[in-house]
Amino acid sequence: MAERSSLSATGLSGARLSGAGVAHALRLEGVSRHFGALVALDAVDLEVTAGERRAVLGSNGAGKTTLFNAITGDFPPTAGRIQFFGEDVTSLPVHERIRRGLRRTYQHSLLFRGLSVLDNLYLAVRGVSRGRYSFRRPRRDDAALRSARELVHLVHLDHVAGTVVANLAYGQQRQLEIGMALAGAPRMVLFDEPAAGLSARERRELIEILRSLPRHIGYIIIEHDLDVALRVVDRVTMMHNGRIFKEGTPGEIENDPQVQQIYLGGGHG
Ligand SMILES: Nc1ncnc2c1ncn2[C@@H]1O[C@H](COP(=O)(O)OP(=O)(O)OP(=O)(O)O)[C@@H](O)[C@H]1O
Repeated sequence: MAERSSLSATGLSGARLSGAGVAHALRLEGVSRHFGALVALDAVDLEVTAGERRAVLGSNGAGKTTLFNAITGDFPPTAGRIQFFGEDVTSLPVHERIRRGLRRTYQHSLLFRGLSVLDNLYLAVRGVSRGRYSFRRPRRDDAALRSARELVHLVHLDHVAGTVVANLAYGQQRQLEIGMALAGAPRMVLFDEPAAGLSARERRELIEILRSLPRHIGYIIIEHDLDVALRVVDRVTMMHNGRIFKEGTPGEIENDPQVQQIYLGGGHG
């Protein structure tokens, strides 16, 4: 798996990180999001370094997805500031954040069900490159097609590259969603509950895929399954009632009584 880091055609080589000269990939200062009277995010401060792998955990309604929406711009914050690699992106639209190397997956699928695995990834690569959404037939040496093939490999779908999405197992569809988010040299990816609905075997595969991603791509993962989350990250951020109340290594978090009470008592079994 080591050689997955030499993904030059995919643009996953890490070159975009060098020279950035910023300590933090992501910095949130006092970020809040209100929905009417409801405070879904309450003055959140968060710093994630380049290449870091972070889990955001918390019970239902803690504000995790709202945090993702604020970072990506799907639902901009009502207060506070967000910097991405040193640049203030607080009021940038979603596509401008994508252009700067931020990606996400959603809890619901955004795949083209009538197309093959390779075609989905090809369109994802084309979608984030200059000639957006051209439906001309690719030549065999097309760089985007090469990138798509690398992504197929990265998410362990080589054996079903030609299979139409509708005929994939559920877990394979989730793997493909990860591949879609990795198209076009991301610097940070937000994974929203990638293990939801997976079997035990599919979860093991997911852990392997996440652990073997190129190290320079940082990610933040929301995941209710602690067995997955704590195995694929460097640090963990705990949320409750729209606030961050604890941060630590997976080991520290796993053994923390307050975490056990709030998180495991939150009904996620
Ligand atoms: N679009 C919205 N309109 C109104 N309220 C919302 C909206 N999105 C989220 N909320 C509310 O904000 C709070 C935080 O929700 P959020 O989805 O961020 O929590 P979460 O930690 O992701 O929960 P879960 O684990 O269930 O996905 C909840 O009370 C939720 O009902």
